[in-house]
Amino acid sequence: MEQRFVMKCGGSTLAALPDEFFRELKELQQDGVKPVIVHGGGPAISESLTKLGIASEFVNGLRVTSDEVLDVVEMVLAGAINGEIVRKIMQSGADALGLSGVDGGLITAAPVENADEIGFVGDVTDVKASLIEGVMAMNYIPVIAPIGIDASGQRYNINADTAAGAVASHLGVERMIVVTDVPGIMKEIDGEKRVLPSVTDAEIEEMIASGDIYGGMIPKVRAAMKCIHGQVKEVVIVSGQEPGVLTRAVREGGVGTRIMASEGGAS
Ligand SMILES: Nc1ncnc2c1ncn2[C@@H]1O[C@H](COP(=O)(O)OP(=O)(O)O)[C@@H](O)[C@H]1O
Ligand SMILES: CC(=O)N[C@@H](CCC(=O)OP(=O)(O)O)C(=O)O
Repeated sequence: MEQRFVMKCGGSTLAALPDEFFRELKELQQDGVKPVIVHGGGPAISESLTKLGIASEFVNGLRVTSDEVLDVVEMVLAGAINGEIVRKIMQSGADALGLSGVDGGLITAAPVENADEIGFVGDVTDVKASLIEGVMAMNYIPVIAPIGIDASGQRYNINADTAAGAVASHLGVERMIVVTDVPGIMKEIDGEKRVLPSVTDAEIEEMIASGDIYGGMIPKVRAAMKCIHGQVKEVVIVSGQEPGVLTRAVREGGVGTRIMASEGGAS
């Protein structure tokens, strides 16, 4: 498989990512692997909103985003979180460059269908792959905050799983790794919660319908299904706390849950 991959780092796990995770990232980069990071930060946004006394709620996993909320989302994602990831990568000895989707018009967005209900939440309409490729060509790991912009200059809050899937599709990478706080997609089998080694899109639909997949896992599997219908061959969901997780996901497989298109191709 090709050396480039997109990695989505979820806010659920960012603060707990061990130093070893960043060491592995550096070692992989030294071996010629080219990661692109898209990050979330949902819990940190909620914490800042609470501190500022701004109410925040979610509709179908997406944050209702007023102008006031959007200011905080951008401040936390493009500011604090992006900077923290870049710093940790630099401390490990690799080079990283932080970007928001607004920078250079990297992520173009349009309002989601139910914008009257949830405000400035965006769907990705385009990604300037050439900008990301330029950063990679300079041997910097691009670290991207999921804020989008439209032609009028309006900013949008984009779910980080959605943004990562769109970046993977537009770059045309073969693999996306989704790093979160659980070791994969889990299902209760014979009274015991187990990690499923792989699932097809048909199985995912069944698990959403049955309630086995819920909450924050839904945007992940939806983004995965959308991109494996394009050039991306597999999406792997893993825990950032599992030792050696990156090397295993990139080199060996057999870690987390692998999502592939159903037999016979995707719709
Ligand atoms: N079938 C499932 N297997 C594992 N986790 C699931 C499943 N369905 C829902 N989840 C939930 O999804 C969460 C991960 O999503 P989220 O909290 O949004 O993480 P992130 O910040 O990494 O995007 C898990 O902690 C778990 O509570
Ligand atoms: C529209 C929307 O819901 N945006 C998310 C963006 C951050 C995110 O997705 O972070 P995680 O990956 O940590 O969940 C939010 O405001 O929380």
